[in-house]
Amino acid sequence: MSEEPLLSVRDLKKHYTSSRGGLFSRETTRVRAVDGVSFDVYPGEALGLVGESGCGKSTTASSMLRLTEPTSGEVIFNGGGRGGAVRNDDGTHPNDVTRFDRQELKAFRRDAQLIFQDPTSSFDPRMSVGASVGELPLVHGMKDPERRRAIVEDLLERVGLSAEDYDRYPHEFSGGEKQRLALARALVLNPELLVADEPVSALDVSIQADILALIDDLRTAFGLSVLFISHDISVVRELCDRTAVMYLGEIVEIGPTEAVFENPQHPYTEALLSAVPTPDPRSRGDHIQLTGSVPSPSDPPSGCRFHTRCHRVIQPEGVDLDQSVWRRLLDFRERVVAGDIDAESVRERLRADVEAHGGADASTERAAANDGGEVRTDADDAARVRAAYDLPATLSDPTAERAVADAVAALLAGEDDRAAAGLADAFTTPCAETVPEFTDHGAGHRAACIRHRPDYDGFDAG
Ligand SMILES: Nc1ncnc2c1ncn2[C@@H]1O[C@H](COP(=O)(O)OP(=O)(O)OP(=O)(O)O)[C@@H](O)[C@H]1O
Repeated sequence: MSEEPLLSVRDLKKHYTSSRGGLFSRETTRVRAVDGVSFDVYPGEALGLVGESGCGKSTTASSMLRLTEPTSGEVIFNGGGRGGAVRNDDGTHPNDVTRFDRQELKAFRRDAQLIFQDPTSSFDPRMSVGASVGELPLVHGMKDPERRRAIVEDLLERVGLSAEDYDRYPHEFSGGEKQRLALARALVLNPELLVADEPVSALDVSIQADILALIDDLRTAFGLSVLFISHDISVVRELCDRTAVMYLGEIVEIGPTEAVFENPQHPYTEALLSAVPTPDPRSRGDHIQLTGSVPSPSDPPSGCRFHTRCHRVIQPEGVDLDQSVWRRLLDFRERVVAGDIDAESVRERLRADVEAHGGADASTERAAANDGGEVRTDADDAARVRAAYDLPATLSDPTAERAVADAVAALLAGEDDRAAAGLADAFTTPCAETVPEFTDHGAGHRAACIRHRPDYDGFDAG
């Protein structure tokens, strides 16, 4: 797109500092809620921002609107008659919201409006909804009450309510109607940008589609740009021209919605899409099961942040295992290194397994052996541990096999550190070492996955 964006967000970061051990603790952690996101919103377009809960979508919106102060980055807003501005000699930009003074911020807040998930909390229960919607024009200097009333009544009708609703109170409206009221209030100052943060998530499924259709109609009628935030990728598909996918504080893929949905270039996007139920009988419906838990934004994984859960995580030079086995090995490694799997937990699993299968524990079996009974060997124990942790009985790759066998033996011998060190050494992935850069996939479709680097095999999303 060659036209000037209405909004350009560049390398935006918001890190929260919180104390680890309570109010009086000196130990602090830095939560990298938003960690360097960049995107543009063009005039009249709807851009979707999608990702799991906690990935930083709301923080992106609130930092961008300066409802919370961003840690760093630029937010260039070319609306409000500010278009065509060029950078100052010192490199700063006159339209950078992060540098706006009070007056500029007031004007920006008129031009960029926010609606969010729960409209109830944003209406004063003691005020008629007409007065609530008309409050902003009053604050911005529209003194004539009749004119204000006429504008509000017109807006109420445009959002699917009626002029007579003006004198009613918030409790008289349903959730969907309150979201319509929130839209009326957001639009009363004729903004250029609407940020809609999960606007339908709290609503009954039966009315979600109506509200989405309304946002779409209003976008056209008011010539609005919309930044639409949702954890639900199928809702984004309904409404948005372009889609940005966010994971753990970063955007990992962005592009025209059709391209992102039809030809996802990042494994995380693929996984999100695979979770969407489809009525299409031709669809293979392969659900990608993401392993591992979502890492904390206070201690994000090195390299590609998604590598700890990625089903396409790269195998190092010389290793050629079945991809699902490779994923399981890395999961095992992660858990042993993190101390989640240690000698004690292994013994516990072993005991549970022996009991479940009607066997005796090792000491009784060994006693039985002295009486000429059947003996349970270390090899049996190792096999049980491998099965308990979803590891194959043997691996085709001899080096990998040796590393797993050694680690299991070390765990059985109570040597947790040796197990962890051996696995950490043996199983490495380039994805943990290299921060992926964005690669271009045509028509503004970009993704940050190191599989797209020319020195790695191509990525087949199919
Ligand atoms: N005030 C705060 N102090 C510390 N951490 C915060 C604060 N606000 C948000 N976070 C953390 O920042 C991360 C991003 O939160 P954010 O609400 O932006 O995510 P989200 O994608 O919008 O998720 P959700 O849809 O659940 O709101 C989370 O780990 C959250 O716990």
